[in-house]
Amino acid sequence: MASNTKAIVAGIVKNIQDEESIEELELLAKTAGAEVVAKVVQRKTSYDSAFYIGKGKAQEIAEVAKALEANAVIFDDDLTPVQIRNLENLIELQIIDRTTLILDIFAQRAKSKEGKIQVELAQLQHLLPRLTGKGIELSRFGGGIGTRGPGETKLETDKRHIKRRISYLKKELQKIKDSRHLLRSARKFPVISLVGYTNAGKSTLMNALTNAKVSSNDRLFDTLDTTTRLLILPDGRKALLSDTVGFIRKLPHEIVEAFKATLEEIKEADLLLLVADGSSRNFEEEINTVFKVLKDIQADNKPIVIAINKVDKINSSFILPLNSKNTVEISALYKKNLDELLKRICENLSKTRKFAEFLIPYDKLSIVDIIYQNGLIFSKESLPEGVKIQGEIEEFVINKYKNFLI
Ligand SMILES: Nc1nc2c(ncn2[C@@H]2O[C@H](COP(=O)(O)OP(=O)(O)OP(=O)(O)O)[C@@H](O)[C@H]2O)c(=O)[nH]1
Ligand SMILES: [Mg+2]
Repeated sequence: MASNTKAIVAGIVKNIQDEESIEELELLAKTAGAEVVAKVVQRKTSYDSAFYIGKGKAQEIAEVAKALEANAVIFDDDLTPVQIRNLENLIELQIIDRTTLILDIFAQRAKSKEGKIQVELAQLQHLLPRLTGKGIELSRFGGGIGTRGPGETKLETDKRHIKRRISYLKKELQKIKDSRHLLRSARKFPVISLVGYTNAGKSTLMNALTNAKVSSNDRLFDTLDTTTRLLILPDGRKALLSDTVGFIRKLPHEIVEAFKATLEEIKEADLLLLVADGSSRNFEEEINTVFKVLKDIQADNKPIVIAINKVDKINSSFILPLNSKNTVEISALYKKNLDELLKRICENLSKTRKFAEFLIPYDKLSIVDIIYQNGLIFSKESLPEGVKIQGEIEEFVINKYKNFLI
């Protein structure tokens, strides 16, 4: 559908990062299916409260749009309801902001029930405060970016209906979350979460390490739903490796809010495997974005291993700005240096082991197996009340069975 969208991308440039951000916006627009016919930037130190860009610049966009027969203008930041109304009146085309565009891509990608609910919730929460009194007549645009809901549904634009729908979707998400919580508490192995900027190579690495056969593609936000696979580490330990949605700069709070359940999994991981595209011109900005998001979701205090990916594309004279003992240069695509990466994962994951002493009753003997699988056992003794085990045990197992600690 959006193949009929001819878009102009526009934004304000205050510094080099903004320039990169607008380039990325262009890529996002293409990813959503639009044809980008022009790029308009304004060098300015502040945003205009009425038009976001200056009014003169907005007029210029209107003229360019007419000449190039564009039918939408996509802005690099989120717009206030006032800015949207003013821009719509002046330019007389569909006005799309950065979050609407990202969510449109998400809407096309969402496959799981949870993914679809999360996307629709984020879309509605973004749309609601931006509906003008008359309601945005989305239909006049004949579909296209910002009008798609997940699973081919059309976004509803009636305020009352939207509010009802939002509370319904929140309840549905809660239900899924509750059932997953049960699942998670039943897990036997430590969890490693792949995190990173979109298109860094997380899914490719997941496939290389586990034969997961998840989709990997050279496009932004290819992965939306979380996939988890068993990973066998070189020391024989087992862990669960989990691939999830990528991050992007200016990640809007509606998305963070709606994807809380997904992001919470990252928060509960035992180790983060951060994948960064070492061949990206924006390497530093991207890695900073990832750290910022991790901080926002309070997942920045975990053991972390950083995989600098796509080294096959890097000129060998290039010196990476990151160098620490937790950093490994790899190529997920050509399976280069993955042994070293796994070794690092092992070292850092074992930091989560602590000394513990359990007394497991005889009717709960399956727990003894789980403890064996997740620790280094020093002694095991059969007592009248149960089996006494001592050892260096994974922290998540200790927390899970703390009722049986001595
Ligand atoms: N040259 C090279 N390309 C790679 C490497 N790893 C991944 N790629 C390519 O990078 C692109 C993105 O890879 P994905 O694995 O889909 O990236 P992702 O991080 O899962 O991306 P999203 O799910 O969109 O957030 C694909 O075209 C991969 O083939 C690598 O080591 N070297
Ligand atoms: Mg992916």
